[in-house]
Parts: sequence; C-alpha cells; structure tokens
Amino acid sequence: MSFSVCDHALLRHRMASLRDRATPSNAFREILAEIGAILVTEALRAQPETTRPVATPLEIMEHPVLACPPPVLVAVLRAGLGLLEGARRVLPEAPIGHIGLVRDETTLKPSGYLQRLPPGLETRGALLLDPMLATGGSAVAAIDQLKSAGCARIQFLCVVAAPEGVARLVAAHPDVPILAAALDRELDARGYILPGLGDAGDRCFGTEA
Ligand SMILES: O=P(O)(O)OC[C@H]1O[C@H](OP(=O)(O)OP(=O)(O)O)[C@H](O)[C@@H]1O
Ligand SMILES: O=c1cc[nH]c(=O)[nH]1
Ligand SMILES: [Mg+2]
Repeated sequence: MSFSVCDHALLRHRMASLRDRATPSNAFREILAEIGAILVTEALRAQPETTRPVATPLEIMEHPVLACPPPVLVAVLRAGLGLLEGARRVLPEAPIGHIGLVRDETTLKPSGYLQRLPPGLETRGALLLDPMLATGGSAVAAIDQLKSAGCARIQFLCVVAAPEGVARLVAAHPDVPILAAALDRELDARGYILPGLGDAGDRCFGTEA
C-alpha cells in the first residue's frame, strides 16, 4: 500500500487557514488552489526525466526535462475544482477531465452525474483530485471510472484523509498511491471528517445552509 502525507511546513501553515471556520469562501478557494499546486508538485517529484539541449545566452547545455507528457488532471466535482485551479497553474500543459459525483447525505453512497475525460489517459496516466477522502466511496467510484476508461496509472491527491477512507481505498485499489495534506482522526456519525474542515464543496462555492 502507498499512503503518504506531504511533509511541508508551508502546507501545514495553509491547512490551518483552510480548516478555520472563519475563512470565507473566496479565501477558501484560493488556499485550496495553493494546496493543489503543492500536492501536484510533490506527486511529480520522481517523474522520469531525460535531457534536451538548451542554448543559454552563454553556451549550450544538456538540460533535464520531463521524459513523458504530463498526466491528465482529473477533478472530482465539485470540490476537486478548487484543487484543479492550482494544479493547472503548475501543470498548464496537462489535459483536464471531470468526474461528477455527489454523496447521498443519508446513505453516504456516491452517485455519478457527469464524466468528461480527454484522450490520452492510457498513455499519460492521471492525477485524481478531490479534497476529501471520508468513507472512501467517492474515491473508489472515481477510480473505477478512470480504470474503465483505460487509465492504468493513477495517483489520488486529497487534502484531508480519514483513516476509514484510506483503508477502503487501499483495499479496493491497492495499486493507486494516495497523497494527502493531512491524515485526520475519524469520521463522525454523519460521515464528516473530524477535525476536518466541513463540507469542502459548500465552503468552496458558498452553498452551505
Ligand atoms: O469519501 P466519501 O464519503 O465518498 O466523501 C467524500 C466526498 O464528499 C465530498 O463531495 P460531495 O459529495 O459533498 O460533493 P460536492 O463536492 O459537490 O459538495 C468530497 O469532495 C468527496 O467527493
Ligand atoms: O468531512 C467531509 C466529508 C465528506 N465531504 C466533505 O466535504 N467533508
Ligand atoms: Mg459536498
């Protein structure tokens, strides 16, 4: 199994503001984007490299560059759009896909309402973006969809993970590495992560009651 928490002081600093109930929606979106940029940067740390000649103003050198086209960025709607904003800033050349899922608040089961995936998933692989890994039902469903579309190399990037969600995702898709900004304590009776940050989609788009 591969579950890791991104070890970065700036990330932990940003997480304090993201979790804070007093942080308004516009600031929440901006911080989520910054965290998306940090997580994608970390996820690509060990990408295969090659070299190409680069002419500086003084001489020609062989410079390291990425050996393969970047992975597809796939956002799980809605809250994944917040991470996507920052992911696009650090990987502007990556194609983008969307998977729409919403969790039934009573059964906690996800249902799908949209899938738009670009070509190239088979060769590029995907970084799947969703801030919350709670019961794990949504992540498992999104990865099922990506695999059905022919995508074999997937990394799941989230902001807050619950132990229950990590266990479920690892059991269902042991080949998918999970990178989180934080591992929290547990789920409450309504399936919310504790201490968590509340409903990421609602906080992102100002739809909380
Ligand atoms: O691990 P799970 O128990 O499946 O819960 C996690 C899901 O819940 C949230 O989405 P939500 O269903 O609230 O949709 P939203 O982003 O539109 O608010 C979150 O962004 C995940 O997709
Ligand atoms: O704590 C949680 C759990 C699921 N989805 C969220 O947005 N937050
Ligand atoms: Mg929500």
